Order: sequence, then C-alpha cells, then structure tokens
Amino acid sequence: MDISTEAILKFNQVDKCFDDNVVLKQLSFSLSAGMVVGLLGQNGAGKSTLMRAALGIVDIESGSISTLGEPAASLSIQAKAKIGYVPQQPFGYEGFTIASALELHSSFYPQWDKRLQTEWLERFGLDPKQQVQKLSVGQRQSLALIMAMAYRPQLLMLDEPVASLDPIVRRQFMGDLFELALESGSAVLFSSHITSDIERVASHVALIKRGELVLFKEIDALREEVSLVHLGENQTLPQGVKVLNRYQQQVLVDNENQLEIPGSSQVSSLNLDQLFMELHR
Ligand SMILES: Nc1ncnc2c1ncn2[C@@H]1O[C@H](COP(=O)(O)OP(=O)(O)OP(=O)(O)O)[C@@H](O)[C@H]1O
Repeated sequence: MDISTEAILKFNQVDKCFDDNVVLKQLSFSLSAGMVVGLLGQNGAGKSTLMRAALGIVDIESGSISTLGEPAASLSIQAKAKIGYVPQQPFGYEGFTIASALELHSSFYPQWDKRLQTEWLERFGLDPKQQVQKLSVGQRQSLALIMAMAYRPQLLMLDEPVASLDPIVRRQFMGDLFELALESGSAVLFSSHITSDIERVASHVALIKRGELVLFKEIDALREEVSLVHLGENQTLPQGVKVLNRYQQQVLVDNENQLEIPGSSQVSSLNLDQLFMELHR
C-alpha cells in the first residue's frame, strides 16, 4: 500500500480494557506525514496504552488501528523497521559501551544515519566509551532517543521522551524533533506533561481524559477556538459549541465554528496549561 497518501497512523473507534478497567474508549484520530502530535493527559489517562496498541504490543477489544497501512496487531517486519519507539522505561544493553550498543542496534537498520548518530551523541554529551549501566536516567533516555531516531523512522512514537532531560538538552531535542519530522516526511506522536514543549514544537495536540479523546486540534487554532466562558444567568450556549467541561457557571468550550457567544458572557482564551487545568476541574 502506498502510505504517502494514507494516514501513517490511524485509530478508529478503539476500545481497550484491562479486566474491568476501560482504558481507551471509542478513540479515533490519525496522523499523517509531517505531523507532530503532542499527547497530553493525566497519569493513567491511557497514553502509553495507546502507543503500545499502535505497535501491536497490547491487543484491543474493538475498533481498528492501522500503522503504516497495516493492522497494528500483525505488523510486518518491514513496517516495524520503519517505526521508532521510545518507551517510558527504556531498555537493557547492560554490559555494553554506548559505542558497542549503537553498533549492534544500528546493524538492524540499513538506513541508519551515522552522521546523525555522531551529531546527537555530541549534542547529548554522551561519550561512546561510557558503559551503559553507568549512565544516569537522563543519559539513558538520550541514548534511547538516538536509537529510535537515527534511522529516520516514518513513524516515531515517544512516551515522555524528555522527562529526564535537562532544560537545555530538552529544548534542542524538541526543536530537532520537529525538523526531522518535516525533513523526512515522518509523523511523530509524543506524550509529555510539559505543556510548554507541546505548544512550542507540536503541530497538533491530542488531549485524552480517562481514555477518551476530548480534543484533537492544531496548536495554532487552540487559542482562537478553545476558551473558558462564564455564562450569565439564564444564558445558554448556541448549538454547535462543544462543551468540554463545566464547573458551575464556567464552561470550557471548543468553538470550532466560531459561533457567536451570548453578549454578556465573559470569554477568556487559554494557554494549554490553563486548558488542561480547566478540563480536569
Ligand atoms: N498491563 C496492564 N495491566 C493492567 N492494567 C494496566 C496495564 N497497563 C496499563 N494499565 C492501566 O491502564 C490505565 C492507563 O495506563 P497508561 O499507562 O496507558 O496511562 P498513561 O496515560 O500513560 O499514564 P502516565 O502519564 O502515568 O504514564 C491505568 O489505569 C493503568 O493502571
């Protein structure tokens, strides 16, 4: 299948339970080339499960997931070789030096970009001679990122990739992530609790609340379309304005169609941090 015209990753009405715990509910969204999607949700909202389901590591109850044009549950080796994934708690390679770990890892990927590897080792301040088991958590995370990215995967999924990185490295990395996606025609899905990072580098944000996708929107449209409305007495919102959350007279709305909100209501625009707080009031 020619995936250049297809979504690189597509969730369609996905339901997932662990025993009685419903973790993903009717979840639908898709990523195409050049998209960098920041996934935001509380602890336990379902972000890691969603990524693992896209890799076929966990199965789903109903709905479908198409990853690089194939059913996620039965991905071919060829498709897997085009996916980069950094889980929350990366990996082994104990007993290896960074150089030997990279040598082994890169041997699985014919399109491995050695120049990118060298550049990123330098950027992350990693010494190839260092033993992997002696690395700090942040350094391990950096190495995991190089391993997932240096073959320029078509789909890159990063589960809180920068949580342990210091602000300088984090900022550089996030910028590079965006560039890489654009340059290579890849799609990136990354989860993060750092809303300012999502605002800075993502093209879209996907907001998940208890397994449900409550919002999927271009970052640039957020400020204009999502706002907090303080409704006056007896005032109602026009039909077509989607209510995301309600707390007494305060209503968090997605006004995608830019409909007129009643005259005396106070409407405030929100940044992503404020939006997240209002969503969980
Ligand atoms: N293997 C599993 N068996 C049973 N329950 C699980 C399993 N994996 C995840 N869960 C449950 O699924 C829910 C979603 O977990 P998930 O790890 O996807 O959340 P998350 O959004 O990534 O959270 P965090 O931000 O804390 O990483 C949680 O209630 C969790 O306890």
